[in-house]
Amino acid sequence: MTRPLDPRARFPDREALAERIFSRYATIIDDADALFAALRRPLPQTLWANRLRISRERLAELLREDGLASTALPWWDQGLRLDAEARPGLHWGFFAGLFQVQEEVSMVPVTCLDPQPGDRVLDLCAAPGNKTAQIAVAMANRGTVVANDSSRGRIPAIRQTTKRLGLVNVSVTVRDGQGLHARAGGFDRVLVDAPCTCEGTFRKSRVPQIVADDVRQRTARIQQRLLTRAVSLTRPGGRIVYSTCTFSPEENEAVVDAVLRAHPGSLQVRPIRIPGLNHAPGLLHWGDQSFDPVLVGAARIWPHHNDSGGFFVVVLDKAATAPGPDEAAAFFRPAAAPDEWKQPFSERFGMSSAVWDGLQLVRRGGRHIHAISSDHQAPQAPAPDVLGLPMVRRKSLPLKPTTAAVLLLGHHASRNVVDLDAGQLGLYQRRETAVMEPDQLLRCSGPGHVIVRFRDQVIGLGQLIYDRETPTVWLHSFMPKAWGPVDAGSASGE
Ligand SMILES: C[S@@+](CC[C@H](N)C(=O)[O-])C[C@H]1O[C@@H](n2cnc3c(N)ncnc32)[C@H](O)[C@@H]1O
Repeated sequence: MTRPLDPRARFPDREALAERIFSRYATIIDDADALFAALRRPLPQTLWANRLRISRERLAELLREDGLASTALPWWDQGLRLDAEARPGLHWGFFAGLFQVQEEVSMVPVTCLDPQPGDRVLDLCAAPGNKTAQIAVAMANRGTVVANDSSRGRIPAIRQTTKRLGLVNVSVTVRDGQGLHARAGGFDRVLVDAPCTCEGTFRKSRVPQIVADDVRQRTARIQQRLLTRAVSLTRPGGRIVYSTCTFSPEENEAVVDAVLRAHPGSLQVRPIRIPGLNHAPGLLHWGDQSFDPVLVGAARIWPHHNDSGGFFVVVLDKAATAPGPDEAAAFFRPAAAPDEWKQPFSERFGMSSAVWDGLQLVRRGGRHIHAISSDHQAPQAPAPDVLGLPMVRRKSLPLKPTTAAVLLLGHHASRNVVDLDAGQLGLYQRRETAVMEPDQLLRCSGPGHVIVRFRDQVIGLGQLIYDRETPTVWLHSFMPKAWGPVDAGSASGE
């Protein structure tokens, strides 16, 4: 689970590139020596515990038993930091949805958004869904997270994440966020994790780019329109968080300053203070431009502050007296699916009807019956492309639960559960067949689907096949093909 990761070895000219990129910010960097020292170091790996499934402490123990030492992030009680060489995206716990791999500094905006169970939250630029997942877990899998992105090609990444982590309070829309319909709105909280020039990802970027001025200006115009839209979609008294993974003041303070000017008296900057997280204040000047002094409450996080990547974050509280969205929100009403779709969970796995508390089963065409939190309010326009989690394949006999369903509910099973040893885990992950020992079958009632566990954690679905002649019992693996390992060295700030 390790491989060499030394950007200096692969890119000997990185030092010169860093000089060129960061010389632009010479007047606003608080400690240039510390910054360049951080840029030379490989980036630590970070992840957060999916507390719907496991505590940070138990997760750290499981990782340690597999040789992955971690330390707790000082500023967020779900986060863990690992060595730069660690590859947690290849660990079995990742596929079991016990954690999400995410850059430390990218975890900050959702901490500032502070979503609450039952809220209605919009993630305006959501793909690949790291912050969507953070929001959904913070909301205890209740309420509404609308994960929107303009890029259809990036939606599958959101779906894989929600399925692995078992998030039933997320619906996905595909729209240009600059023009999202007013009737979608009335959100309690909106995150604008805007497309940007990504200078903050220097440490993990394979080929860092020098940003042309016209690109910076064009990006800033889109960002301003996205933030303006977010303000109008937020209910009076709600909260907006604007973030980028770039240092450019044109894309950060200047964007927020313009939006503040356009909404006099409607928005208040809430100063960011997170104990244990270091950052610089927002800028009040850049070149010949001056910004609203309230922007001192924004956070500029440089790589040397917390040994991370770079980010800009600002929190805007919308006044209770400010105007809301132009039109009343209209909600999507999915068709309810009959209870017979719950049958494989009760009959084969002995789950009680209580496991469905807080969930509704819905159908919308497609191959699956989906589950969504019962208080979910997806917008009618744009209608969601994806609603909650796929639970059961509609045209399978016997009815086949999905891996997402098994990861979500499997810990409630009282029968047809098998526990694997380490050798069998490897076979299961490679989608190969394993021989079961008699003592592994004590809770099984015969051939058919089984919930597969490793070290007391549900890892997926399998099928028992009985060969009466030999006699042998085989476990056939249903590990999803699409669940490839995460390349934690990818180049975005997500
Ligand atoms: C920085 S990434 C978001 C990362 C994401 N929040 C996460 O944490 O995983 C910016 C995203 O904005 C999307 N995007 C770009 N222009 C957009 C627009 N006009 N409306 C909505 N999304 C847009 C991109 O497709 C990209 O997925």
